[in-house]
Amino acid sequence: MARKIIAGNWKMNLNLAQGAALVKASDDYLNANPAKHIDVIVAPPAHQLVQTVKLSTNTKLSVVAQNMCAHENGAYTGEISASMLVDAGVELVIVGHSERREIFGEDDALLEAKLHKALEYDLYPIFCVGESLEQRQAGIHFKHIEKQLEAGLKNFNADQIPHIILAYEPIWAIGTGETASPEQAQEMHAFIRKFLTGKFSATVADETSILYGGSVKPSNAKDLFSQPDIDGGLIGGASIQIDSFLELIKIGESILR
Ligand SMILES: O=C(CO)COP(=O)(O)O
Repeated sequence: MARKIIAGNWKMNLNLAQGAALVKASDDYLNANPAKHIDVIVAPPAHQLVQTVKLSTNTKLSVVAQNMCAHENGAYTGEISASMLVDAGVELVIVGHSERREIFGEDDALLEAKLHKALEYDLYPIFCVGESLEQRQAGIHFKHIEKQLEAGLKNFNADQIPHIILAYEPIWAIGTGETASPEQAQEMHAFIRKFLTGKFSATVADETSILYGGSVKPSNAKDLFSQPDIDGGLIGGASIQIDSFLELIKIGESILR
């Protein structure tokens, strides 16, 4: 059975005080309302990683980095390595977010290298895939997702795959207020699970978490999280406000199984 997850990607938002308030509120909430069914994870900007790890006392609350260098160490100004993330107490890392792919030009080969580096250091990657609006309108969205998955996962063996959390984030639904309908999201999640079954096994497909991301908010989370192949959410905008993030944790805990 795949882990069920509510993940907040803060992107380049929140200062130290705002980040501390948000993680403290999440931690207090989980201490007062122990989660039985879900794990909660937050992805602060790099300068807040250490503080966020220290403030996360609840065992169900983990910290995820937003990015990581594929190289071991050395002359890579501005980068942070897998061993540095481990050193900071971070447990997971986002790899292949569409903003990294599009704005920073990260390609399939680089992302594959990052995935391997993360696993080498026992970091759980959250590997993001997603199609553009043009690709969806052209009817090539399934092909595109398959291509991204194939490129990232082709050199892993079946035992490793459940350590990789997948996130389907259609680019047209990110930060636009336009969410994929529960049916559209479910259709793609089922496709991804079928891909995992075909390439690895039914057990691997069953054990691998597939999160949905793209304008998830309290008002649509219930319908999305009720879909059989959606194991939780990777949430941007609604994760940086205390009230809505706590509400999303509450909805996730009540629905995700
Ligand atoms: O990119 C996302 C999470 O990684 C989704 O962002 P929004 O929830 O703001 O659409």
